[in-house]
Amino acid sequence: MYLNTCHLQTTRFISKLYRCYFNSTGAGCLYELLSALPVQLQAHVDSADDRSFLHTMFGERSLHSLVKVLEELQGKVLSVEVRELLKLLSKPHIKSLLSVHDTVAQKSYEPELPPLPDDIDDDEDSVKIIRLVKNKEPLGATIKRDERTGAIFIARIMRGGAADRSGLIHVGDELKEVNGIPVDDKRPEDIIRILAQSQGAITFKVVPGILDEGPAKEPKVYLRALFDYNPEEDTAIPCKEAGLAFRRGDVLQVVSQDDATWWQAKHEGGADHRAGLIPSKHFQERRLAHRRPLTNTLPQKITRKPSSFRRSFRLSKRNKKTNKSMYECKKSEQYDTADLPTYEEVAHYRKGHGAKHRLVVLVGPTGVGLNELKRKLLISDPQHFSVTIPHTSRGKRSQESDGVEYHFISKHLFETDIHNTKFIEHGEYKGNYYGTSVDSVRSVLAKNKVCLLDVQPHTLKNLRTAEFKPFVVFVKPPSIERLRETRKNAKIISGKDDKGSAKPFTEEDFLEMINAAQLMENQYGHLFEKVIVNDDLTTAFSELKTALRKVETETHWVPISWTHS
Ligand SMILES: Nc1ncnc2c1ncn2[C@@H]1O[C@H](COP(=O)(O)OP(=O)(O)OP(=O)(O)O)[C@@H](O)[C@H]1O
Repeated sequence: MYLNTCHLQTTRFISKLYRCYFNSTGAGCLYELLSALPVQLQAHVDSADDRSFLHTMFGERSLHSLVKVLEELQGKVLSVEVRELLKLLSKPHIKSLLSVHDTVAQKSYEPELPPLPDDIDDDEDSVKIIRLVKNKEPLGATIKRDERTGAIFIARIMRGGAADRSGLIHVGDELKEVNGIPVDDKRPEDIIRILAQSQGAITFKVVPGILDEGPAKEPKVYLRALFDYNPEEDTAIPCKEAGLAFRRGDVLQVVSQDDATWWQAKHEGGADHRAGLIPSKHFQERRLAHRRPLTNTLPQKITRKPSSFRRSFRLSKRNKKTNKSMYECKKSEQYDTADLPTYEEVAHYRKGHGAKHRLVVLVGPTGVGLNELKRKLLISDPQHFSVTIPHTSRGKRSQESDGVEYHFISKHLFETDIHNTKFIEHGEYKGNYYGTSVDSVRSVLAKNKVCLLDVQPHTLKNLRTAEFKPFVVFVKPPSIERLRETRKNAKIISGKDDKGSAKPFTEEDFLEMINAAQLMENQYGHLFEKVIVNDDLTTAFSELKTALRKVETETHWVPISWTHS
């Protein structure tokens, strides 16, 4: 009754307003009408509520503004735009459209909720009944059992999951029933089974927890995963379905670190907005430390005598005859165990104008072709690429110049520099020291050139600084069949025979190259930003060149500490 009366009066009012305007019955007519209307309607309205409704409605600022606009227009010469607007508004299809809008706007489209169950215990004053419609998507919540009381609690809500989106279930809520089945005598596994078997609407009875999570903010923490992870194979994860699988090198956005053991994360740039569980850094480190003795049973050394501490030196030499390649690496940590690889926080980086180039570091087993690839890069653009000049303590030969083939320094000074960690790598050959100094890299970068360096993989961790921002390329051998085919005419320089001349590759060299590559990848793979298989040389070279161009021109992820300098 109330609605009908009101609707009728309002309609009459609007039509009077309309007529009043179009008939131009005189200025002030509309305001007059508006203020008189509540009094006129008084007789038809019984309750105080209705009266106050009318006052509010006719006192509406928007209505007054409309009236004001109409008043303004009244009596004035109508502009072309106003005339056009009026013409448009009086068209039948616009009128129909407005009428459809009004009809639709009056309807309620809220879902019709089922009636609450009758059997709610009055004593349970804070019980909440939640009804969720479940499709194939998992619920996105994990539960835990309080060992002392046996109560089942919501342990975590996965960000972006069905439960999170509903906004109805919270961490700390105590679960009492699922679809009318009491859960307090059940194990979490049994409850998960009930949930997994339920399709369509699921009713939960929960006692809201007192924990207040606060507004869900999405922290912007990006991590590069340094290991492969498959929740299906993880016996420790509380719920395998809630886990997020990833590969070494993937960038993950961590959205919650609330739990010390299980973080929530999603793939950066991925289409799935739902977060999954990943082991926290601390937890993964603990697990890795625990497993470490197992990895130590793997062969830790190459069987051949160490020979490969050489390449950056060799290429720097101009004179082929003086080519030394058999420097022995002083350190025995060639295949030491790298730091426990879990995650590394990363940020976007793009080389700015005038900023120094990232140091390009090539890593690979002996004979794989690092030298060949460097040589091709240098030839392709000598103004852009360069290599370091090594230091040596051996005496200068007549055809050599200081600072060209080598920086010649005394044995004593070399030892002092070793002591002061001025070398990236150093070694000894026939009683003389050879080494690549940190300053020699700096001097190439200072000339605004790309410095190409190849090192033993254990050196990488010392080079990973904001100053050098190394771009590490791992050059890998192809299959043994392809090695046999492609290296028919190749010579292994670091495997010189007794007379000092390079010799053809043997079957043993190929096997050793493949094994060494495998070991390097297992232990240092998390430090490689690019992996190139040196099968066909031209293809490998063009892949390398493309990768280097991208590094210079595109935005990519680097450890966050490199972006703070
Ligand atoms: N893709 C390829 N196909 C055929 N031959 C190749 C290829 N890559 C490299 N070689 C040849 O293999 C030999 C060894 O290459 P290179 O000297 O560049 O290896 P390296 O990785 O620098 O090894 P070292 O540990 O001896 O310094 C050279 O004769 C080179 O020309």
